[in-house]
Amino acid sequence: MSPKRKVLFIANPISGPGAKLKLPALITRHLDNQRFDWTIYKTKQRGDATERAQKAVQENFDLVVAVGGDGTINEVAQGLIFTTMPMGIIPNGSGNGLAKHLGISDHIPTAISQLNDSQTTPIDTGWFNDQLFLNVAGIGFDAQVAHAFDNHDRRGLLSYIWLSIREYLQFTPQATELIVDQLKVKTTPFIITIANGSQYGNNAFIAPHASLEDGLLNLTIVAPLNIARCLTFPYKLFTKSLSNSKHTQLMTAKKIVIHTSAAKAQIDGETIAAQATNTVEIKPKSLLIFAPKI
Ligand SMILES: Nc1ncnc2c1ncn2[C@@H]1O[C@H](COP(=O)(O)OP(=O)(O)OP(=O)(O)O)[C@@H](O)[C@H]1O
Repeated sequence: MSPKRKVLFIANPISGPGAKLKLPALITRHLDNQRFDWTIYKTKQRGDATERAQKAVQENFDLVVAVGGDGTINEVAQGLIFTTMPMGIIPNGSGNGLAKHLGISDHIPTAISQLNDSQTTPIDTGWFNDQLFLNVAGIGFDAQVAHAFDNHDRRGLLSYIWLSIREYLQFTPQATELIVDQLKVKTTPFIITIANGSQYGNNAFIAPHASLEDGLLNLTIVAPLNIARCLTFPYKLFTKSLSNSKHTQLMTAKKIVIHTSAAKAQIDGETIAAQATNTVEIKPKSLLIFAPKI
């Protein structure tokens, strides 16, 4: 029999919309204990997950599993990027966009059992002004909603819907110029999203054709919404049909430069400051992911 794989779970104890996770009991029950030896580390503060993941690379673990929302997954990935240590994911956030793209269940016991039958695959990573994103970065309305969400005390899909309506009423589009590889694009958009994965989370497909393995960024530019399009845009987003919208431009590129007066951006759902000039790049196959077959 081959030796057991040593797994470190890095879990954010404050993430997730619901009741606190009973992780040890769930892992004991659903992970194949004949094949995996495991230990759990609970993060103590922001940034902690990156440090713990970096240390795990020096120790004799075979796999690190991030347990939390997209913020925690991003932090664990920062510690593992460009190494040979694969990252598994147990999604416990509000949107779980990357996990959904990878076919990892939102149901935590199922996501743990999926580890028994996963494989290691290299994926691309996105970089927004040298900050790592795995799933989606954006400027415009999505950054405004991410900022409102950061300052909101409730998590979950309903909070997203409520904040989206509230922020829509206050949103002002900003003039923006992009250089998409060599092509210049001028726009005053509702949303500019630069995607590596295909969805924000909750099956909201902002970049319906995005692949994590194609070495390309997927750019989605959504024009400002009038009242009628407030209904058709979410419909197209959730039915993966944004490519049928004449108000939405979809492009791919290796490098995108964004000149904007917007103050905020979001990367993997966390708000950061946008600069006057922002450079977004892709690093092909730079992170090993342990996930169900994609
Ligand atoms: N022990 C901790 N105390 C406070 N904050 C923490 C702790 N551990 C991690 N964090 C921070 O919590 C933030 C939110 O984490 P995460 O995105 O995983 O959960 P979430 O906000 O519930 O998920 P989602 O954004 O999908 O709703 C991250 O920025 C992370 O750095």
